[in-house]
Amino acid sequence: MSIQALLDTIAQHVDPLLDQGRVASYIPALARVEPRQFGMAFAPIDGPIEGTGAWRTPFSIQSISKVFALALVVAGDGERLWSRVGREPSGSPFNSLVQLEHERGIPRNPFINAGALVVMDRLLSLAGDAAGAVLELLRAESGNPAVDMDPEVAASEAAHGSRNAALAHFMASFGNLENPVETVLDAYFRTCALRMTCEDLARAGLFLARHGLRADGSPLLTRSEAKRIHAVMLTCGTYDAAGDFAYRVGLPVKSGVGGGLLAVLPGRGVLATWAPALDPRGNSLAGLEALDVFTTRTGWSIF
Ligand SMILES: NC(=O)CC[C@H](N)C(=O)O
Repeated sequence: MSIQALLDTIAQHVDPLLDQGRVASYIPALARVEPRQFGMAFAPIDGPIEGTGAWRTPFSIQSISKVFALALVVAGDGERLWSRVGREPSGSPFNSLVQLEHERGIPRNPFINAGALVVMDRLLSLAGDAAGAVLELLRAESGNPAVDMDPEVAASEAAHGSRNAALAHFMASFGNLENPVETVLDAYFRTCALRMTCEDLARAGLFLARHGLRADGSPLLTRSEAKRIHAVMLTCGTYDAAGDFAYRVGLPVKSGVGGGLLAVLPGRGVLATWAPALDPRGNSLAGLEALDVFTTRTGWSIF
């Protein structure tokens, strides 16, 4: 079966799941998204991208942006980040506060919100405009200069951001932020508010599948740094569901509460899915099923 036919089959297969789960409701701009939508794209490292369904519809990428921010900090700083952020799965929800107190302000990994705040903090020190640096990377790698932030989502994130503000203040109290809390939160909220399509996202992730090489052939990451980011995605990219994703999909994946998933097939390509209804752990329900079917049918997993 061709990849295009497989993608179309998957879109039909997941259709009944689109009524299950719930769209994120913590901000109005996400709460009003129509749940019956599904898109999926596959970008191979050496051929044309293919997609199905709503693969060209922009959505809020939310925490998927955390992979790109992490890549920029690893590119700039190498191993230094790991004295301020762990790299173990958290086994708790993405916005949990409790672990932080036990672990004295050192977040368990860079993909839970606390860890991503530390990554943004470091990117502010390295790049000045951290959200702008992530946006620039996404535009360059996707080849789409129209990729942008949704100002309504950014404002809503800030207006409903008490939990993230609590995480940031708590870490600041342990001396784990270099920049003012408000500056870090602003960069974090704007990065969560990036809007992209499955097509943009799959292309933008290709530097990971190319073991660190950017679209123009220049290195962003070394091969070993790319491997390490894949490892952190596999173990932490979907929060307390990382075990289930590894079991069912067998690829490094990063999720966002906008319903997107980015999955890397190292050396082969990138899959992006979007289905806004989430399971109770905040990951796209139909997206997980779609990735499961794709890797099961093709046999393309890292295992
Ligand atoms: N998992 C996510 O996508 C969470 C992002 C969301 N904006 C938050 O900070 O809570």
